[in-house]
Amino acid sequence: MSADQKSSDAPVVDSPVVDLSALRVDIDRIDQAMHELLIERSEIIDRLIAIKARQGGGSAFRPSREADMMRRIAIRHRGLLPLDTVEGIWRIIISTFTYVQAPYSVHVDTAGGDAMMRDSARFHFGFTVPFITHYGAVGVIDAVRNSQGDLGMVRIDGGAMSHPWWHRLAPPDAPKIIARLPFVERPDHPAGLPAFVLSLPLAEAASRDVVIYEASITRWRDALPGLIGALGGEILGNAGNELGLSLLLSVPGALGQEQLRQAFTQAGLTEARLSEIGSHALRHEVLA
Ligand SMILES: O=C(O)C(=O)C[C@]1(C(=O)O)C=C[C@@H](O)C=C1
Repeated sequence: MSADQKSSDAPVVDSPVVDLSALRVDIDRIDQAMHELLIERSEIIDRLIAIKARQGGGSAFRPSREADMMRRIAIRHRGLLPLDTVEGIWRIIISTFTYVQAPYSVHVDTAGGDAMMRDSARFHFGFTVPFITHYGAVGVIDAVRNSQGDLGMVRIDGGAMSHPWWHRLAPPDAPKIIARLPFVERPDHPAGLPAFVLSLPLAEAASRDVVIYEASITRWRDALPGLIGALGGEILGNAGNELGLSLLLSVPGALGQEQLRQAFTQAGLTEARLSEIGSHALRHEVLA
């Protein structure tokens, strides 16, 4: 092979004859194609609106589908662009296309601090979707309950403001937990504060990979975290109520309520009152 042949076989990016303006032509071509694809996506959403209207309309939010899409994006991503950016772009695409189907607002509990909740709401729902703050989870739940399809966001760790807000989700027609944020978890997530998304009960139910319960018990038992943990579950919250204590529990969806009840019986709590208050997709974790 001659020296000439070698240089003509080299990748184009290494060739000294390719200048910046040629690369910019490529960037413009790609930007235009991406924009055209977004326009094409909006035409498909138009058709989707018509089909959903025939099925009865209501909230356009499909949390199980969204969690699945976000998981697939994280798995297939490669290259120079940080996953944070790709995830943020798609969150804005999906949540804004949800908004154009049926406008909604996001009600956010900022009692534990505004900055991290605002970052998470903007990251996951963008700037087109109205952002409404409330001082406490109760205000968020009531706003969602009185809305026509708004979403709520409450932090999972209520911190010092802890109050058994989750009890308000127990009545069958009350709002329910439909997703856990962030969809793609990782230690250095730019908007990674663990939060639940709430909505009125949806026509197309949320994924039931993980089911969330309120458990009302008369008193704390030290064996509980171990017994719930052995079932693959977790106690996420714990606050006083009129019976004694109200726990916020996350357990695998495959677990029957009877198995969960047995864990309480084993801990010496035979009268635990369990109410299902929502569910969400399997958590997806990306290692840093
Ligand atoms: O798949 C749907 O049902 C849609 O409405 C589309 C779409 C999207 O933009 O991809 C928007 C909202 C849903 O929450 C899920 C996905």
